[in-house]
Amino acid sequence: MPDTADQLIEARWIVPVEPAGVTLEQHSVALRGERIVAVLPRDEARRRHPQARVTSLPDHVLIPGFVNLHAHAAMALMRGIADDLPLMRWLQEAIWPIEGRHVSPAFVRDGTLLAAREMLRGGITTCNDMYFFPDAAAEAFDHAGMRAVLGAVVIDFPTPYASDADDYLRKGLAVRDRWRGHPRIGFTLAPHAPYTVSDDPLARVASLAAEIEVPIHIHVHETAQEVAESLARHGVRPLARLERLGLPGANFIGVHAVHLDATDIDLLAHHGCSVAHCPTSNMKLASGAAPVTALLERGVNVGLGTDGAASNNRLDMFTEMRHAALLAKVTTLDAAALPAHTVLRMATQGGAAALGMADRIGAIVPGKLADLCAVAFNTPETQPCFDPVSHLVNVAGREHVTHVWVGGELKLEHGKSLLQTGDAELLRLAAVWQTKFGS
Ligand SMILES: CSC[C@H]1O[C@@H](n2cnc3c(O)ncnc32)[C@H](O)[C@@H]1O
Ligand SMILES: [Zn+2]
Repeated sequence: MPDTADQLIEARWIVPVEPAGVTLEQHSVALRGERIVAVLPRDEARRRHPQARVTSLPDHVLIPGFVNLHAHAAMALMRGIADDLPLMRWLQEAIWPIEGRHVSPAFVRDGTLLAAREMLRGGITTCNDMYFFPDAAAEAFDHAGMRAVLGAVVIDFPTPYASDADDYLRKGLAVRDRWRGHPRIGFTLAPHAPYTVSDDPLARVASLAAEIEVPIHIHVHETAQEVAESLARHGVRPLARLERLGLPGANFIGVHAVHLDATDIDLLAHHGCSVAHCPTSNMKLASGAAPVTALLERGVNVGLGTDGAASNNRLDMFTEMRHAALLAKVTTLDAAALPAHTVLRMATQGGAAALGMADRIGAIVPGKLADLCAVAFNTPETQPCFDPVSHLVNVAGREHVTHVWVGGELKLEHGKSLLQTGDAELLRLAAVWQTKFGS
């Protein structure tokens, strides 16, 4: 039988995200291998699939795994190293000097493993990453059994990873070739930002991305200073300059997109771009608040990202959802702005669509991969529960996540990590790097 299930996950509530706004009660998700084969009433599922292994989640809501649409995973090792600075001082006075001294394949592998553990604990099953030594990051994500999209980074200045734009691109493409065909690892081209990458490499990124059919992942319009400096240096706003160079398109993921005027929003909508909204990072670095409601009204696809742990300082999509909802309400003075279903859609399907992966992940739909997250509402602080989707955004935290599956494989069970690398080893690695930063 083509739809025979080998696994049933039955839950008090299932929020499939697609179709939008639906909450199913006492249903099951039937899996065969890595894929979802059906979503059906619990009793019918047991009748139809008597041989399937059953996971029973009687007080839980089952949702698609979160898609973290923007991260620098390895920066988990720099959590809290430079608080209370605005973006450019944070980068120039603190972060870039530390990266210049310390980033290496070992740093990226260890940091990404620590981040993957944290992300899986909070129900994040896919991470869109941008960092040096993406080969080492891919190894760590693969080891953790997570889905990840690695950026082939480009930046004008030399770092321990590469010497110039040509070198960054050559190395990035070699990493892509090495991981091509891997079931859980994908690639983007990731020029750091308009203010750190000059016209020639940006134009090469545009043509290369079209040629090899990968997304473009770039920080853009993060601060007012970035926009003002672009006007002074190039005579146009950053997005207009990128448009001149051919970057915006349906494969374009603009990260932050805080300082947008009507022409910028038109441009993003016109080209079918996506935005990675990172509300916590934007608040912490005092960058501002992205006009998410206006973007959504114009049909721009928006996903949510944590950014790195040095500007957040958590890799936690529950916090991002809550901050996104509250920030939208306070900036528009409209209590109806960004309701919970919209925020959950951004954190799952929005990210999947931005990455060109909406056919595989981001919703609990037959045919898609079984990347799933179960959240328990059986504690006093989660009771009573009138609406589980409201609870996910306004009440729950990652501590309420009990089970996480990536491609049908359990990665977290009853809140316990199933990672091959144990927590004691991760704590040891974090301590080793912390000591190195001090010297
Ligand atoms: C080229 S690897 C990524 C590069 O980006 C830096 N970074 C981290 N967070 C941000 C941010 O919010 N805006 C701009 N740049 C950021 C990170 O430290 C790496 O150097
Ligand atoms: Zn970033």
